[in-house]
Amino acid sequence: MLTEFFTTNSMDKEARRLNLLYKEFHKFYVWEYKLRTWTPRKKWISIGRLYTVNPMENERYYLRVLLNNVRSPTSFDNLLTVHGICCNSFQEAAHERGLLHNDDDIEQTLQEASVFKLPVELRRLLVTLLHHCKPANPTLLFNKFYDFMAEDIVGIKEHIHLTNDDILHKVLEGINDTLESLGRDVNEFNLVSFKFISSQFQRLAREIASERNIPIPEDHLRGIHKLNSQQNVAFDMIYNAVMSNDSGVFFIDGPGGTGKSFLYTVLLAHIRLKGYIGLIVSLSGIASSNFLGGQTTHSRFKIPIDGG
Ligand SMILES: Nc1ncnc2c1ncn2[C@@H]1O[C@H](COP(=O)(O)OP(=O)(O)OP(=O)(O)O)[C@@H](O)[C@H]1O
Repeated sequence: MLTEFFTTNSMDKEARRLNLLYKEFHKFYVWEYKLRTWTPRKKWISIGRLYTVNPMENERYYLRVLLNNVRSPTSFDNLLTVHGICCNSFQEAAHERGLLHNDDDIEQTLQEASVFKLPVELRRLLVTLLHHCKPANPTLLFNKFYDFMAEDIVGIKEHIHLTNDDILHKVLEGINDTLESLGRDVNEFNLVSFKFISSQFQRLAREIASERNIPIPEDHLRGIHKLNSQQNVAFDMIYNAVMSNDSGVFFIDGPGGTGKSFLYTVLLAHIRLKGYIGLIVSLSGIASSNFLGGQTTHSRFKIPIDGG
């Protein structure tokens, strides 16, 4: 539908004259499902709307911003082109068109922090701001405060032979580490013009270390003595399958408040005690936050959020 909207804008004189936004197009044109094309509307009134997109979806979000503001676009490249220059991303194009708020508050926060915060703290602060405040131009912020964020890496004696590229990589690595703990990735923010690749081995080692560092509370371990007979049956079955390296799928069901979460907590503690990694995922953030190390399925497995 969208690409046909572009085509109609470039081929159809009337569409060009009307000079419409995508959301207004429905008023004047009808989508012909069979022909997969737009034809001029002859009757009825229709109101169009664009799917809501969460800012966390990045490029999809900025594409929506552009479609809501740019009239009669003829292609994706046309949307990306501002003052004759083709931008690298929809975010950059939206920014160049002045459609995003500016980052004055965020910049001021970083400015103040750069005076008294350690570089590592500044890197973490940038992550917090990237994750929660969705700055309009992260690249600009990164470049502006890069020297402060890199100070500790530049200053360490054993790093004396590091090239500028090595230092940049280390700064990005530090930012990416923190972002990963929030289920994000440094490449989402286009801080640099290339794709940052963290070494697979380091990433794996970090993920394993962070799982192994999840505390195992005493009372979770002691819970094994409290399990009722049905919980005990489930515990033995699952625990033995894990210990004997057998694969298996287990489904635990029961009315609310009958001890399913209690069982998971005890199981998880005993499996982690043996040095195994137990990943807890759920579809909702609230459910996953009931367990130590719990994450949403989307965040853990980097599943894209499909709003379509
Ligand atoms: N064997 C047990 N010994 C002591 N307390 C238990 C036991 N099993 C469950 N509980 C307690 O009962 C309450 C309800 O248990 P839990 O939250 O595990 O139920 P649930 O089946 O997961 O509920 P829901 O489906 O509503 O999430 C909790 O306070 C839990 O600590």
